[in-house]
Amino acid sequence: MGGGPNVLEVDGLVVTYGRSVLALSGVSLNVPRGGAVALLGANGAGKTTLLRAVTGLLPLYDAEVRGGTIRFDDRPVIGRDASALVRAGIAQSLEGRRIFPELTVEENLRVGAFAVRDRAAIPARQAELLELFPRLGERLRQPGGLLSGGEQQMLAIARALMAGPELLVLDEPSLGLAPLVVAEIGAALRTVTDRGTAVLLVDQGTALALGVTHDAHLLEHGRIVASGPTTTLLADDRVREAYLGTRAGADVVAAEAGA
Ligand SMILES: Nc1ncnc2c1ncn2[C@@H]1O[C@H](COP(=O)(O)OP(=O)(O)OP(=O)(O)O)[C@@H](O)[C@H]1O
Repeated sequence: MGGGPNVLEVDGLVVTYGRSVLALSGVSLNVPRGGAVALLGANGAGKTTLLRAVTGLLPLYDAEVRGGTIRFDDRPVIGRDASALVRAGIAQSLEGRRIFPELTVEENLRVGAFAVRDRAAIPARQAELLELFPRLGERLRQPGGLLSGGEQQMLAIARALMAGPELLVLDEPSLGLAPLVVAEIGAALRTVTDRGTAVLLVDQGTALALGVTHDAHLLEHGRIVASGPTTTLLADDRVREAYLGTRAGADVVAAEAGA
């Protein structure tokens, strides 16, 4: 493990798709060790692209880094593939709820531990995650495809955590889920950060960003246009307009911040 204050440092990142579509043009941000940071922005702002860059997935999308650096644990990220980055300590749940529907819940969890060198530690880690997500414990022997949408999202997050990461990267974990389920996921993620795992979160809903992260950045057309404490940023008029689009959205933020 490196010794700096940040587990992740992104500096001046430029990314294009198909050599010409500029998706990120000079993005810089840090995630402190054990910290939790949200990336906000409208559709197409570049949030998913940044997460793909951090997790080594750009080549799958015919995208490439044209400038800047990413460092994880004080080591370069660019050029390392996704599984090497999982082994290094970056776990991700990016593609919605892509669990394996025919595999049981337990088998799905074991898949997440593919890169764990200390195999003897896996049962204890699984037990810890089942405490964090008790609903999964009740369904351990059932196929993942039979779980509800919220339970599948919990399984996707738990599977990523089986790798014992230093950084957990999440794309839209609350998408399409009921507020109560989102609250459950938020509580689990707070425990995760309390135990020292850093989180980089993209989410269109405000509840998880407010409940889990301390700092946030607003992306617009591939650039960061505002940064600050999540509560401050989500109370900002410009952010409301860019991110939520409506006055009604601002009222939602106010209600969630006060809750
Ligand atoms: N596979 C791809 N091929 C070409 N262009 C892409 C691809 N994926 C994303 N882009 C482009 O890159 C830019 C940033 O997209 P990205 O998906 O990162 O934004 P986002 O903020 O995550 O938005 P959303 O919430 O809609 O996913 C957009 O202009 C988008 O059209």
